[in-house]
Amino acid sequence: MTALLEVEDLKVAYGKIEAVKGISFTVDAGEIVTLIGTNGAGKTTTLRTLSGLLKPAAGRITFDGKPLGTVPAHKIVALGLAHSPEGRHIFPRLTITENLQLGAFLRTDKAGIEKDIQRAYDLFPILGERQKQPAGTLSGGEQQMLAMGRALMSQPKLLMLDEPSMGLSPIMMQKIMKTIAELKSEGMTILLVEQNAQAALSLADHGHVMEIGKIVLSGSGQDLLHDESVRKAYLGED
Ligand SMILES: Nc1ncnc2c1ncn2[C@@H]1O[C@H](COP(=O)(O)OP(=O)(O)OP(=O)(O)O)[C@@H](O)[C@H]1O
Repeated sequence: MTALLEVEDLKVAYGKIEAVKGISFTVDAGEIVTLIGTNGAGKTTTLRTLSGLLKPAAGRITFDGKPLGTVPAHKIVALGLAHSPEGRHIFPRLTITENLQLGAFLRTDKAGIEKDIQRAYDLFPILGERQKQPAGTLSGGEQQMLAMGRALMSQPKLLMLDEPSMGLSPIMMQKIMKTIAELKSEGMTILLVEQNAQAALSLADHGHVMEIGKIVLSGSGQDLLHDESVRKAYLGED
């Protein structure tokens, strides 16, 4: 089986600073793959490159059989790759419904869009309860739910989530992680970037540990969760 996403020897630089120094990994349809690692490891840069916001300096990205390297961001969404960015970037003055509609900007099937908005409300009932309110009134965790719901509105084949648990209370974090597991059980493919290694590895089929622009360790989520070096460096164990 060919992978849904294949990243080969990807390098990305900001001017002279090489933030991603030649990484390779794949994501198969239906699996959760996670990138973990400390601040500045290059995880966000990787996702931003996959979604077309940054151009690779070298390497190959193949998504659903097509090369992505120079495809612009809006066309990448159309190909089926959606990105829920770090820091959420919702539109605070627009209502929750309007934020969700924006996620469907490439679609013209009104009935389908309406159905998917209802599905976002089923997935995150709080969004349905407050659908007419400005999104800026939502709590941090609820805004994260909206960002995920909005990314799903493009009907992606691959959903990329950047730090969905950042700044959330433990209860809110559990809710978000539960929803990620639910999406996977419905067949969604997910590339998850997380600082919370415990939560991410518990959910993931495969994980990659990034340090200063490189992948230094790869394995199944469970193997990495029990790896001594990962436990010391990322799970706070002595
Ligand atoms: N716009 C930018 N201009 C210059 N350097 C940048 C820029 N964005 C990120 N970097 C640098 O690139 C490196 C990788 O950053 P990146 O944000 O991808 O890491 P990360 O693993 O996602 O960490 P974090 O969790 O803190 O976002 C860091 O050294 C960072 O300072």
